[in-house]
Amino acid sequence: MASNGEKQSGTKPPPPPSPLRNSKFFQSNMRILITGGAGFIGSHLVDRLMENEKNEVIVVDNYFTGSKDNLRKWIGHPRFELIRHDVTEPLLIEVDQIYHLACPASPIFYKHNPVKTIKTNVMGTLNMLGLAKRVGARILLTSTSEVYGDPLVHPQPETYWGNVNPIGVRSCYDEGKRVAETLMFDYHRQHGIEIRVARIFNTYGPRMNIDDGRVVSNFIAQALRDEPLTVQAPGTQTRSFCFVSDMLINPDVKIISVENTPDDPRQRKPDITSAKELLGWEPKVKLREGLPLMEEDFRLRLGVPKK
Ligand SMILES: NC(=O)c1ccc[n+]([C@@H]2O[C@H](COP(=O)([O-])OP(=O)(O)OC[C@H]3O[C@@H](n4cnc5c(N)ncnc54)[C@H](O)[C@@H]3O)[C@@H](O)[C@H]2O)c1
Ligand SMILES: O=c1ccn([C@@H]2O[C@H](COP(=O)(O)OP(=O)(O)O[C@H]3OC[C@@H](O)[C@H](O)[C@H]3O)[C@@H](O)[C@H]2O)c(=O)[nH]1
Repeated sequence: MASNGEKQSGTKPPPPPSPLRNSKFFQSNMRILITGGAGFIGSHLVDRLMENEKNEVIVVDNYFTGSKDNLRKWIGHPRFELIRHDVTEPLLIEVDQIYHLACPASPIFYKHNPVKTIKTNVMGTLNMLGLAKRVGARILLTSTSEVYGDPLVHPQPETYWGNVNPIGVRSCYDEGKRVAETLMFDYHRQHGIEIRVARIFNTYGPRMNIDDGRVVSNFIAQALRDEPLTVQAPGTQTRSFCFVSDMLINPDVKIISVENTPDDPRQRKPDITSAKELLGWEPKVKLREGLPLMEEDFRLRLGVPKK
């Protein structure tokens, strides 16, 4: 009888969820997908979500910049699954929430294969939105301060549209993330998908790839390896943290000026008024507290004891 109905209407209704699935909903379990979960931020997010015993966490990652090592404490856990998968390919999986992080974040990595970076941002986000639409999942995109490009407004509020070079060497990431944001909002407007977009600013901490290439990890690793600190010219650029000379690893450390790449934002600082008012969010860990934690983690991994 159902098949007759299908033929007449031409559309096939989705199958009902399995009884087991229904019972899981009843217990308010959440099955959560994290793309890029083997990376720096993703693996910290996994730790956080796994703390709730009602969550099942599924990580998909192609290990371009991430590593299984970041997730070693969860491998084999009954509420955890790890899948090698590239988000530029479609993924069919039943989940309730999606945290879409997959994308290299460090400029040296995202510039390494710019076409792949764009594909990851555009096709990867399309695939994840398609999945969210199909299964009715809420989806969060980790966007970036780089959507503001080299900003002309300081500090940057969410309403600022940015100053981005569309054809430069950073565009694969900046414009890729801008398209990813557009896709998120279009899927929301057109298909009613529940979305979240977080524009993250330069984030540092333990477990960051030692050779990630970003300024905080570079300076800590260089100082621990007794190498000069590479300050990319002109050296007056700002980010939303203080300059790393605050760090007291080796007071005699040498500082050298090295060439920079084009379009490096000169000044960047978020206006967090809305985040404070709407989400009650503001950063708690001061750079002076955070850097020693990262130093400790890098010392352990590089085998450099404290003098
Ligand atoms: N760390 C920051 O300062 C920062 C700032 C702004 C935005 N973000 C965003 O947050 C997210 C995570 O950043 P992170 O610092 O943890 O970077 P990361 O490089 O440590 O993690 C990215 C993860 O995505 C995976 N990945 C990359 N391309 C993939 C693909 N095509 N398919 C599947 N997996 C893929 C990598 O292997 C890695 O595990 C990224 O989307 C990044 O753009 C980070
Ligand atoms: O060894 C280094 C590395 C970097 N730098 C400088 O430090 C500044 C910060 O550069 P980073 O490589 O840490 O990264 P950026 O802040 O430009 O962007 C990065 O972090 C913020 C996120 O929004 C982006 O996802 C990510 O690309 C730049 O001005 C860069 O020129 C150095 O002086 N020396």
